[in-house]
Amino acid sequence: MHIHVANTYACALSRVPEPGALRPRVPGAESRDPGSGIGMGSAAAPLRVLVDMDGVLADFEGAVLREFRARFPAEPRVELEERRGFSVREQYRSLREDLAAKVASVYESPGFFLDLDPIPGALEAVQEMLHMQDTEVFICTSPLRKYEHCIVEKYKWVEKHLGPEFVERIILTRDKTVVAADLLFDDKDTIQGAEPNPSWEHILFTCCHNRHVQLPAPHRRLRSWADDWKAILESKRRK
Ligand SMILES: Cc1cn([C@H]2C[C@H](OP(=O)(O)O)[C@@H](CO)O2)c(=O)[nH]c1=O
Ligand SMILES: [Mg+2]
Repeated sequence: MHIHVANTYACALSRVPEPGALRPRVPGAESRDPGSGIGMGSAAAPLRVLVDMDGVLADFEGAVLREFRARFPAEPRVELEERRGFSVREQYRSLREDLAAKVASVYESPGFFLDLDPIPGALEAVQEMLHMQDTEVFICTSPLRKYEHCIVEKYKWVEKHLGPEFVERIILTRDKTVVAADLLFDDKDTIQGAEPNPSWEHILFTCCHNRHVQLPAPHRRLRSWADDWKAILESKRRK
């Protein structure tokens, strides 16, 4: 089935800070050098990296399609190559009004978030980040509005796939703009909230729904975890 949905949303990615601009140094950051173990590391504050969960660590889109097909085999569906726009529900609605509620029932079901498959290379990449010198990594994720199963299952997913030290690193928020960091890897093309000038640079993580989005310069993408995420981290460090 071929579904053509106009790519109507504006690409209003968050402001990219001036080259070389970093968060202000945190008093005492020198003594928090995580890599040295002797409390006398480099002068700059650690690089703080936020990694989104669905679409970046966990394969939300693949699971929606698989479960929708299993539960509603006779209904039309949107194949991953035909996904456009962040909202699954809106694209299914454009196919047929009542399919919006059907697809939402899939991702609101108990077990949906817990059973998501990891995105290839994601677990290895964040484990590597965790152990990198002068680097802090956090998982920054939004709960569904219908949060009953989603929240606890996101915590369980992190514990199962990444371990208890990453559970300590979960930031659960509907507004990522108020979280201070240097980088945010996220598959949502437009991230807005209360803070008009977030401190992070948004790196758009490529996912089926955003691969057709034209990114205006100087916005950057990470095409997958096989892409050079380390170069992006290095580009944000103080020279
Ligand atoms: C409803 C919906 C949610 N999500 C994800 C994004 C959020 O997680 P995250 O912030 O980890 O990407 C979560 C709640 O909206 O579910 C989608 O990716 N697409 C959707 O259509
Ligand atoms: Mg996401």
